[in-house]
Amino acid sequence: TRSTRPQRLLGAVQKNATRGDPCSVIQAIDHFCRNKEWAMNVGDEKGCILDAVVSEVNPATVLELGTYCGYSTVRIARLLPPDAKLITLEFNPDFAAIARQVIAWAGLEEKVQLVEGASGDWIPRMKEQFGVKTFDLVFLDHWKDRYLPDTKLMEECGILRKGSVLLADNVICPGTPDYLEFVRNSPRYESQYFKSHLEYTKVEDGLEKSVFLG
Ligand SMILES: O=C(NCCNC(=O)c1cc(-c2ccc(F)cc2)cc(O)c1O)c1cc(O)ncn1
Ligand SMILES: [Mg+2]
Repeated sequence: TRSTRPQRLLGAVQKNATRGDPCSVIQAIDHFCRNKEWAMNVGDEKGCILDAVVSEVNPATVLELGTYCGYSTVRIARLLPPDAKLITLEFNPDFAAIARQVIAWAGLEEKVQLVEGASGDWIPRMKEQFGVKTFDLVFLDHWKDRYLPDTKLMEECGILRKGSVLLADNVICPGTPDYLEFVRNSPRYESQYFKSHLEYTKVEDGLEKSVFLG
């Protein structure tokens, strides 16, 4: 049967990127998505904004909601210090299987824990399951109608601390209107919009950075 797009994306990584070189993995995926087949990675333009926020926060613990093929997982993990931990949640087992191989090709398995399942099920179990008290940085890139309920859940479960940074992809396209309204109007968040474009296109999109004030 015909291969899937994530399988073809992985093939492009294995063909064009150097094992153990995260930057070559990022470049191979961006080249594939720009020249062969569009895919819903955060991409190079928004990826540079992501890089800047990761470098500024310099997190010891990162939670990523929505792994897909592992592109943003590799982008984030390559910037983390040696003993930092990135936990990434993916609901779709086919996406997870590809992401594991992309992360391994980049040589970043030590820093990354990929967990398969629904964010709503796993967020309440982060402390007991992975021994993480709070997350310094959360990257939201999963189902757009889950951003708000999962943010409220993270607050309730106490996995955010004063100063935790939430960075949300796709707040314009496909859009997360209820989430945007919440973080921009809640007294418990300091929010900032980084205008950009939908990955590999000229369509407007952007990242919303929201600092939890405790
Ligand atoms: O689709 C699952 N996750 C990806 C969430 N991400 C997105 O949906 C997403 C979509 C777009 C996008 C934008 C314009 C357009 F025309 C089409 C798609 C861009 C992005 O940057 C995303 O991040 C999924 C499936 C499943 O079965 N189980 C759990 N999750
Ligand atoms: Mg996205």
